[in-house]
Amino acid sequence: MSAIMQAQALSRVLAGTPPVTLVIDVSLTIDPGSFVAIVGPSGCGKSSLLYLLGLLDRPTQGSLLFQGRDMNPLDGDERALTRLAHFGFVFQFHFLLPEFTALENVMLPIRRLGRLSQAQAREKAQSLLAGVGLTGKVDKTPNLLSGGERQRVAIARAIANDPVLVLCDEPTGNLDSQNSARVIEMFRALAHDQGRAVVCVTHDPEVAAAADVQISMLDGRISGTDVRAR
Ligand SMILES: Nc1ncnc2c1ncn2[C@@H]1O[C@H](COP(=O)(O)OP(=O)(O)OP(=O)(O)O)[C@@H](O)[C@H]1O
Repeated sequence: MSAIMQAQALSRVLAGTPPVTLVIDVSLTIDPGSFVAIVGPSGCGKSSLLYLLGLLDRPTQGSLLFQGRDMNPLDGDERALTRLAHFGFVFQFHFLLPEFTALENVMLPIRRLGRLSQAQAREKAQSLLAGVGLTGKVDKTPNLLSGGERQRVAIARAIANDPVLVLCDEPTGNLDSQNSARVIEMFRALAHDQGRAVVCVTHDPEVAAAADVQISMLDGRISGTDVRAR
């Protein structure tokens, strides 16, 4: 089984006087089928690390291999295409486009990648929304959906292009316990049943407890890695 992502001595320092160190010397491996939680106190660098892993930011030192390929030499367009084709993102805020229906929101990344026709994209988006229990809500705009429903649309959108890696930042932060449990179950299924890797930055103990691997951070570094039996 080859790793999806390998970070080797990754650091991110913001230039300035004084410089601000966000991430220091982080090495980790993310395997297919694993559900990883990144935990630690506020300000320890969790989101900064997630942005590096998601190619939303560039390291100042170290390397990042995605499916064995060094990501450092890629230009902005190549990084954007890698994100679109291979990664899915779920944030605390859903970032759905308000003027579009749930179905249209899920169709957007599929159409942007350009591998499916409009009709195929529609069919796929319908099936993804059915998979997250929203069959009857596909034509609703986000303002007509509950918080939990919006986050489920965001998850359907995140997996629209069949990403091998799903990166989440506080995905349950705005949800009640019932909706959180549902979202956690979806992430487990994405990892364990579908073989994707799911990486969640979280303060939610339920998300951390559900993960197979818990990576703890402190002051920009990894302070511990806890691997649990499934
Ligand atoms: N652009 C920036 N300029 C200056 N400081 C920054 C910048 N981005 C992040 N930081 C600082 O870097 C540190 C790490 O931030 P980061 O958001 O990664 O932490 P976090 O562990 O995700 O925190 P939280 O759990 O509160 O979301 C924090 O002290 C933050 O204030």
